[in-house]
Amino acid sequence: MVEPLNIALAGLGTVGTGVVRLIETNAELIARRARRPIRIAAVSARDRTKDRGVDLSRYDWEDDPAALAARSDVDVVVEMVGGSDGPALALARGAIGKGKGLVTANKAMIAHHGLELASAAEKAGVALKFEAAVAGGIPVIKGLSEGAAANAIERVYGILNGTCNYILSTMEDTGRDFGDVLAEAQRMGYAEADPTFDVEGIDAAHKLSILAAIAFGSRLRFDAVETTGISRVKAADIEQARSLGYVIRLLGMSEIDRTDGTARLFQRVHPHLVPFDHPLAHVDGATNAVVAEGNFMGRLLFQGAGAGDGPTASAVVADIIDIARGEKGAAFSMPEGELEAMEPAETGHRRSRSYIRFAVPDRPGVLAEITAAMRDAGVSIASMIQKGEDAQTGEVILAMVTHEGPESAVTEALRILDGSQSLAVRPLVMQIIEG
Ligand SMILES: NC(=O)C1=CN([C@@H]2O[C@H](COP(=O)(O)OP(=O)(O)OC[C@H]3O[C@@H](n4cnc5c(N)ncnc54)[C@H](O)[C@@H]3O)[C@@H](O)[C@H]2O)C=CC1
Ligand SMILES: N[C@@H](CC=O)C(=O)O
Ligand code: NA
Repeated sequence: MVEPLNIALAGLGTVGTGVVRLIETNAELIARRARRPIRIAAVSARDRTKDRGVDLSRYDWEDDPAALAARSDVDVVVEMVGGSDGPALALARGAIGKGKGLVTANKAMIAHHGLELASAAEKAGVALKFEAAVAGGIPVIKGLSEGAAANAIERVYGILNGTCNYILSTMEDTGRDFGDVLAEAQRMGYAEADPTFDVEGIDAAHKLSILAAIAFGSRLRFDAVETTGISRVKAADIEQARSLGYVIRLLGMSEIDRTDGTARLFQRVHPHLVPFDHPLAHVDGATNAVVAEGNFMGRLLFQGAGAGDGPTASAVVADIIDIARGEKGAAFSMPEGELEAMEPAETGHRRSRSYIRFAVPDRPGVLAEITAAMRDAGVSIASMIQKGEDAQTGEVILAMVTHEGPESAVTEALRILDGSQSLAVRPLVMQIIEG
């Protein structure tokens, strides 16, 4: 008789109930693939009485998630509570400290404490796995750390937040309002408990920092991700972008910058203009897509559901199956102590074409002032669109696309314009990704 792998589940929300449902539905198939049954020994969440649409009566209940780590009948703790610190971190440290494997969907915790947890797991000789934490159901961590293991990865980028992608692509298709679409994404279970993590790009930054560490073998640096979200993107930007041949997508982008001869880590989350014929332009809804470029494999594109109960549960259970098979692996694809410390890259020298949107009062001289600032900063304008007056604010939306040039020149032009009476609101800059 093969011994089951005994697991404990902390957190029974979107992801946790998805995991219960998946383990129950595919129990037989999972046992064959894992070469032993997976048995849920105990569960924990905030509210025992809540109807979650799954029968939890056959599992032991713990009010305090930390108690799961102390149970002698548990081999692996699965953390699906969320939050970078608090009960999730206490549970993760407790589980590893007690010699149990840890599976987590929690990118915030891994982005902040992943190195500490990886080191503790190595010392304890247990597995630490977090496939669900990056791009939900897409096996991108496995893809990079196993499938692409032989390559020097040069660049990794993509759509890493399902909520933002759902908002942008729905606004694009329907013209609906930002707040209204965000509420819908929350109802569908895509958004974080605090949706500002989604819309301000923080969630994508968590994921990007994890991906970069795995892709480049660099020490994880969440603090060094330049982060801008989508809260300032207006329906008018989506319209202007469309008329210029682009869609707007929130992209995370990371590469090794060797401009000054030293390897430095470039990490940025920012809304971008993506040309219609680029593969990322067709990634809609809560779908994520990650592109990785390696020196022998070329370009790989991973695409699939980045959020939601089923896909995220699929990634969590895949990690559990790995552990049941005895595969420990290294959390960041190599031992924590061997990850290379890299300083953040300077970004001003990066060359790109930019979209710049101004909201300006409709009066003479405004355009001249803006173009003079561009000229003085050395920014060359490729095209410009002026949209009629906004009925509510009386402002005119002026959108420009620049020729390729250093990002520092655009920053300088906006510095010259800073405080000008001609600018009703701070201009919005988005880089254009090339095909
Ligand atoms: N929803 C999604 O599509 C995805 C979520 N994730 C991550 O998975 C984790 C869980 O996310 P969701 O299931 O969406 O969250 P949720 O809010 O639906 O569920 C959280 C669960 O944790 C429990 N919980 C929260 N605070 C607690 C506390 N102090 N003590 C005990 N239990 C507590 C709640 O009762 C609830 O059962 C988060 O780290 C999230 O970032 C990762 C990928 C996708
Ligand atoms: N809130 C996240 C959930 C998955 O990681 C998202 O919207 O992508
Ligand atoms: Na994943």
